[in-house]
Parts: sequence; structure tokens; C-alpha cells
Amino acid sequence: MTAPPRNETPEERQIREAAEAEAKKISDEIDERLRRERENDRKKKRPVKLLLLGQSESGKTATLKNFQLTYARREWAEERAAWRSVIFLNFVRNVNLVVEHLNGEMSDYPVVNHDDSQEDLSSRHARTLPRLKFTDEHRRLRTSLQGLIGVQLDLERRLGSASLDMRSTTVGNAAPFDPEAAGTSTGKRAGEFSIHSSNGWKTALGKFKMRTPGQGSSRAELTDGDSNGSPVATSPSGGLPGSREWEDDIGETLGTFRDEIKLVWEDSTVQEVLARRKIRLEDMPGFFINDSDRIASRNYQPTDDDVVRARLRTLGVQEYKFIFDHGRTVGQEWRIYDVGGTRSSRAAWYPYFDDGMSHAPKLMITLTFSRPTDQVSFVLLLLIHSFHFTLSPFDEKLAEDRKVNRLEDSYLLWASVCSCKLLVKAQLILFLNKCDLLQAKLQRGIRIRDSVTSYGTRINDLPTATKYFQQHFKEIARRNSPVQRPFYVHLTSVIVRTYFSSLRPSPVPGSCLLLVSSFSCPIDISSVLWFCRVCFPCICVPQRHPPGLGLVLARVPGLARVLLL
Ligand SMILES: Nc1nc2c(ncn2[C@@H]2O[C@H](COP(=O)(O)OP(=O)(O)OP(=O)(O)O)[C@@H](O)[C@H]2O)c(=O)[nH]1
Ligand SMILES: [Mg+2]
Repeated sequence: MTAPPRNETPEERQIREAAEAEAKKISDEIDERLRRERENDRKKKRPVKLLLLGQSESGKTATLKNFQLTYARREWAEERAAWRSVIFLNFVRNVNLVVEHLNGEMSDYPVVNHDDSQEDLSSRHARTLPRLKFTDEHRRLRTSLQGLIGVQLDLERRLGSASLDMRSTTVGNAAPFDPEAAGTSTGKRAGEFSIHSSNGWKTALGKFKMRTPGQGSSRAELTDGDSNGSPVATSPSGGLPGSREWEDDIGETLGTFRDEIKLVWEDSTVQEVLARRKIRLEDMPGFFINDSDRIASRNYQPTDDDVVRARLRTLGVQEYKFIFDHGRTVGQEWRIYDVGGTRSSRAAWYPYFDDGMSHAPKLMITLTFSRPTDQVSFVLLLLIHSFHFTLSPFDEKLAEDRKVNRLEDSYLLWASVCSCKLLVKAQLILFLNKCDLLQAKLQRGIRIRDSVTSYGTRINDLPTATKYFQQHFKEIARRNSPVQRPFYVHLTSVIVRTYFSSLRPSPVPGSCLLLVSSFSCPIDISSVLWFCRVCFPCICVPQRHPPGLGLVLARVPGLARVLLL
């Protein structure tokens, strides 16, 4: 609107105001039409499909939990209480493992050798050390804590097969996309799992979702707790939400053992036993023993953080739907597929892609990424696939096959995915996860070259190690991809949300530093930032950007240039 001219007569003023009103009306109509068009576009939009693949224990479900936690708060709040029994089970297993090793050392039993791994060689060496001195108190604790074996069995029985240890599962092939290895496209070699299986942790948890009286539904009325505080919930009976009588009883039983658990865990001789046997419980999935005060109680309810750390393996392929509720893409549907990563369950992946993913919409997101160094631009995502591997267990064996080194298995799996013809149009994003554990391992003085001879004399620190592994994965992708694709890799630590906030490794070619620019939509930058924030809570450091930056940039499509890392 312009300022009125000087000496404007009343008639001129009337004409000017009428013209301005008319212009505003037209402008409003255009805005309204654009809004309606955007709305229609949105409705027509096809879902974005994100597939989480990777080894067992690589953190796929933990990533999914981050999505849920950030984006599907209501569903998250409903499920949170159902993780209580899983956390009880994780906790009891921690304690029983300690007691098992204490008992083994007291009785001078050797460590059970499932293979000839470095750990077990070290433990053989441990038996050459002088015997530890155990007191009557150790004997009393050992006997008393035997009572927890029954609790573990009870929880495992109630939670079903997803809760069982993997030692006994059928061993399969690393390569899920080799039809020969995967059986036929009907997935005959899927072994214990079926395609689109619903018998995984979702089902296990479903058993424990609360029932609201009179509804017969598996959903409960839960209000959202804050992100990391205690869950807040309503319960018509006035009791704690989601507390089934037997779960309360288990909490109470654990409470009666609480002091003894703490005594045994904090005992220096017991710690020496674990150290000699190379057992690092703290690094194992589902470690909760340090939280005995909170968890071993009738009143225990899981926090968000507990749920992200809880461990229950995924069986089969499970689908989750999320609808965007912010940014310009409100209403955009994302479908995230979480799969079981043990070797035997990988056979189920191939027929699943064959039937489903190859028919999925091809052009999901068009983004132009460019590297700050060379300004090479290319279209990034046709179909998003995220691939998880863990870096920390370079010296460990697969839980399902103790003869196979985890890193070797990672290489085979990655090669198989890169070479898969069904995924030729999919953009692969590699997450090298559990960097926190890798760093801890290196700080403890574990040398990579002892397990990975090709590492040679490189420096045994995190930046050098991650650079080395990234280059290796990049080379595998180059050698095995039927068509050359850009290689995207991210170092992550999906359960430690602030891990990388202080860590800024120097840019590794083709990997960490990404500039997002030039958006030609269906998905805008706020969606991308959201995706990155959720997927890479530890590397896409939101604190570095003013809050709401994504939304601001979303209003300026084409101009957005954001440093993600
Ligand atoms: N310290 C650490 N623990 C992690 C990280 N990511 C996942 N975990 C933990 O590792 C365990 C295994 O993670 P999951 O997400 O269940 O693994 P998964 O890939 O879904 O495994 P499957 O379902 O068997 O295929 C869980 O207890 C997680 O909390 C990480 O970056 N750092
Ligand atoms: Mg899982």
C-alpha cells in the first residue's frame, strides 16, 4: 500500500481506496487459491517410505523410537508403559549374568567358549591369574540372587519369542538380496519368521498395553509426560497406569532384591570377576543395573530415556505410519519399516522388497545436495533407505553366530544391499552407529589393528577410525553398486542425543558435511531438518541453529542453505 498523495481530494481518495480494496481482494483470492492447491497437492502426495535395515542390535528400533518420541507423541505415550516388562526383563538379565559369572568364578568353571574370539582367548588367559578370594557374603549373595532366575523365565514366557536370547536361532546368510541365499521369492528360508510378520516386539508390547475399563481396547488414556520426565497418566482405578497386577508383583519382587543387587554390583571382587572375564555389562544392550533404585520397585514406570535404551529384538518386518504435523508438509505420511536384523531373519527381506518396495512410488523427495568443497550437485532421494551398522563391535562376534565377526558381517551385508537390483533406484544412507561405544572402547586402549589387520599403524582414535571405516564402506559401495550413486554416511549414536554436540570431526570427503539447498518440493526444508534431527539426534545439532529455523527457511524455498553438520 502506498502513502496517499499530498493535496488528495476526497473524490481522489475514494477512488484510490476502492482500487486498493480491489487489489487486496484479488491478492487474497490468489492466496486462497494457492492455499487450496497446496492442500490438494498434499492430499495427493504419496507416502515417503523409509526402510531401516541393518544387523541385529545395530539400533534400527532405537532410531524408530526416536521418530516416535519426536513425532508420534500420543502413540509413544501409550506404548511407553508397555515397555515396563521389557525393562524389568533387561534388568533381571543384567543381574543374572553377573551372578552367573560370579558363580562360574567361585566354582572355577571356565568361561563358556562359543568361538575363538578375542574375548574368550583373554578369559582363558584370565584363568591363569591367581584365584580371587570370596567371602561368606559372596556365597550368601550368590544363593539369594538365584531367586531371580525364575523371574527372568516368567518374563520371557510372557513376552514371547522376541524376548529370548539369540544363541539358539537358526543361522543364516549375511546377504539378504541374493535370491539363492534367501531361498525363493516366497521366502521359504525365512526360518523362524514370516513376511509381514506381526510377532515381533509390537505384539509382545501389545500384550502389555493397558485396557481402559469397559472398552475392551488395548489403548489406555495416557497423557503425555514431558520428554524425559516421569510419565504422567490417568488411571480410573487410581493405581499406576498400565500396571497389571503381575507386573506390580514383579516390581515388588525386584524391590526385595534391590539391596543385594546393589551389593553384588558394587562389590570390587565381583567387578574384578567381570573384568577378568571381559564382560562389559555397561556396553551391552538393555543395561539398567545402575538404575536399581528406580527400577526395582512396585511403582516403577519407564521414562522416555529408559524406553529408548530398552532392548527387545524385532522379528519379521514391521510397518509404522507417521503423519507430519508441522511445516509446509502437514499431512505428509511417512511409512517406516523396521526389520529384524539377525542373519536368519534377513531372508525375509528379499521377498518383502520384491513384493512391496519395488512397486513403491519412485520419486518421493527431490533435493539437491552439494558438497561445500567442490559444489557438485546431484539429486538425492528417490526412495529413502537408511542402513544401520554399528562401528563399535569391530572385535565382536554376531550373537546369532559366534563364529562370525560383526564387522565382516557388516561388510557382506552392505555389499549385498549395494548390489541389489531391486534397490537400484533407492538412495542408500549409511548410519555408522554406536560411535559412543566405539569411542569408549578406544579410550580403554583396545586396538583396532588387533582385530582388523588392515588398519595397520593408523592412529587408534575416533576420527581416524571412523574415517577408515567410512572409506571402506564407500569402496564396497563403489565396487558393488550396479549404478554409481552418491555415498552418504553419518556417524551416529542414536541413543545419546547430545553425544556429538561437542564433537566436530573434520569433514571427511563425501560424507559428513552436507549443504542442503535448492528445494523443488514435495518435502521442504523443515521436513528435512525434522528428518535429520530425528534420525541423527547426535550429529544434526539443533542447538547450532536458532529454534524454528527450519520453518523460516521453509517459507523461502530455493534460498535455503543450511549447514547440517
Ligand atoms: N550405547 C549405544 N547403544 C545403542 C545405540 N543404538 C542402539 N543402542 C542400544 O542397542 C540395543 C539394540 O538396539 P535395537 O534398536 O534394538 O537394535 P535393532 O537393530 O533393532 O536389532 P534387531 O531388532 O535385533 O534387528 C538397544 O538396547 C539400544 O538401546 C547407540 O548408538 N549407542
Ligand atoms: Mg529391532
